Amino acid sequence: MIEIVGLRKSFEGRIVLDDISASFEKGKTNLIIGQSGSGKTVLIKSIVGLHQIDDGAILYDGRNFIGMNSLERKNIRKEIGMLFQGSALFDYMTVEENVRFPLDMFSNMSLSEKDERVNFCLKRVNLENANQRYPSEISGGMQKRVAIARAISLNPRYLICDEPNSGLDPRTSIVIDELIREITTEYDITTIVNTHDMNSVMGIGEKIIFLHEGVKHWEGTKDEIFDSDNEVLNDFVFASELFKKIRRVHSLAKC
Ligand SMILES: Nc1ncnc2c1ncn2[C@@H]1O[C@H](COP(=O)(O)OP(=O)(O)OP(=O)(O)O)[C@@H](O)[C@H]1O
Repeated sequence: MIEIVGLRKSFEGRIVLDDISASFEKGKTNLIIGQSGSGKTVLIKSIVGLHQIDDGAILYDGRNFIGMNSLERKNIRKEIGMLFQGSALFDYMTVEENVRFPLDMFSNMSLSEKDERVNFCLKRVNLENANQRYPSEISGGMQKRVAIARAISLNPRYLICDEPNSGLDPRTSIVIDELIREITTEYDITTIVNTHDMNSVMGIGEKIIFLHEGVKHWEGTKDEIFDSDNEVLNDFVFASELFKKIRRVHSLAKC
């Protein structure tokens, strides 16, 4: 579990995250949603220590990241798998080398153990037979799968994903969402996904935190979203005609 308590972050005096408290549960896909500029990326960057926060606590299974020295922080970071926007693969490395990279950096595994782990992770994301290809030679969806394989290579306790579906078509987005959800359950990981994709919300939103202008406005599950009377949340979630229709069908089904 990752908990944040009273987290504040400002840039040059402008507050972008204001007193955020939330818990992200183990074995669940926890979503941070909100419109562009609401503070989602700043929040996940703060959680992993890429931003220094002004105030608050960040607890990784009870261990306060903020009070840690650099060695302790480094050890926590080894437990975090990161999936960045746009995959962030190394273009000059093959698929296999990309997945092996964290093992080379942070593990004491032998060469054969690394090979075994790389192949295991690539198999887990249904990407066999692509080991020797370069990122430019595979599709965007395959690149995301390589990035997921790399993110799980060190057997993380935590998986943090920034807009995992950016640049993907709706069908491929669902495949990636499902993969993230399956891996989360299978390995009992605490997963945080930052998204403004409503399909992801409805598909994998086991726990959802809604940010608006740097403030947490709502939290709940994908099912609870339909019954929420939070106007700011409803304006965001049910902005499109399609989702307005889905809500109408949902409320008719309840009658
Ligand atoms: N390094 C920075 N310096 C100054 N302001 C920043 C910095 N990073 C983010 N901000 C500001 O913080 C606010 C929140 O930005 P953030 O990137 O977290 O939004 P977001 O919800 O992730 O948006 P999007 O969905 O478009 O990625 C924005 O007003 C942004 O301009």
